[in-house]
Amino acid sequence: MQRKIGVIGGSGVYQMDGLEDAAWTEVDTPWGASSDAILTGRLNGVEMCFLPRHGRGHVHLPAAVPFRANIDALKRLGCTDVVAVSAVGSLREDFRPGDMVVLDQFIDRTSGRPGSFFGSGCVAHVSLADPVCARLSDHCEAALRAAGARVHRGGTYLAMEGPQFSTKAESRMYRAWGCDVIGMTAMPEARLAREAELCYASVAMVTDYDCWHPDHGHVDVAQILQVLAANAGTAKAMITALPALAGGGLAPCPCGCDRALDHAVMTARDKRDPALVARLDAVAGRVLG
Ligand SMILES: CSC[C@H]1O[C@H](OP(=O)(O)O)[C@H](O)[C@@H]1O
Ligand SMILES: Nc1ncnc2[nH]cnc12
Repeated sequence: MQRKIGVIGGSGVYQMDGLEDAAWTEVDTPWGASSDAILTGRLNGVEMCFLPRHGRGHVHLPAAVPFRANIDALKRLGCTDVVAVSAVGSLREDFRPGDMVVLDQFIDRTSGRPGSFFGSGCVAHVSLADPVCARLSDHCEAALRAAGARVHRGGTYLAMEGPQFSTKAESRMYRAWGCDVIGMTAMPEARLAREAELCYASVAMVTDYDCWHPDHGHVDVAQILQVLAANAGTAKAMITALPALAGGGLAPCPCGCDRALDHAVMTARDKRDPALVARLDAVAGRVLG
């Protein structure tokens, strides 16, 4: 058995080129429809799945992205690894527009988004202390460096609710909290990927300085699109390099991502809600089955 790599494309990344036997596939999930159909195929001999987070044509607001359906669908298609690509604002001087950040921490300021696959009738608590897979992040870093990108390894992402951008007071507060970048979508995506026992890495492209920087104008969509267009090749080159780096055999994940549920489920077998357990077939069937 080989690894299968999922890619979630963020703002500006709605397509994946170069797949052999490429086909857009609709996946039924117990959590509703995913953001769009999923593009499946092979790249350099490795099975890949690509899902545009906001849908082709950018139709979903950040808060309305069907995060559970997206993660379930990728797991259901057999992905072992998921690389998420996002556009972010920078909260520090030395993270410049066009730079790439291989994230390692998140602070969640979103509200009201369904944030777990589990619930009454099947309660589970996974660790999020290290919310990304270090091995997959290594591969992303190597792929970005090979593509000639300016790369920062490690960074804390502030997930805001949006869709409006931040006020200056919020932006300054997030800087004081030690956050490095800001966006609207990495949460609850990262939480759900952990519950689904996926190796998950999060790669952010800096598009702006949000609104805190005295020497730069306030962020707007035109500026973000311009930076995304100018640097589109970087994300594409990273994705193209991933199969050779991350597409090996199915050895256990050294970080334990693939065993996240080993000691997580609290609800006694005889108290579990059969309907919820059935919905969890793809995500948690390994431990509930
Ligand atoms: C394009 S402006 C803000 C929008 O871009 C980011 O999306 P993604 O994380 O999917 O790349 C940000 O989170 C907002 O959703
Ligand atoms: N400044 C910003 N705030 C929130 N999301 C973003 N995505 C890109 N830039 C952003």
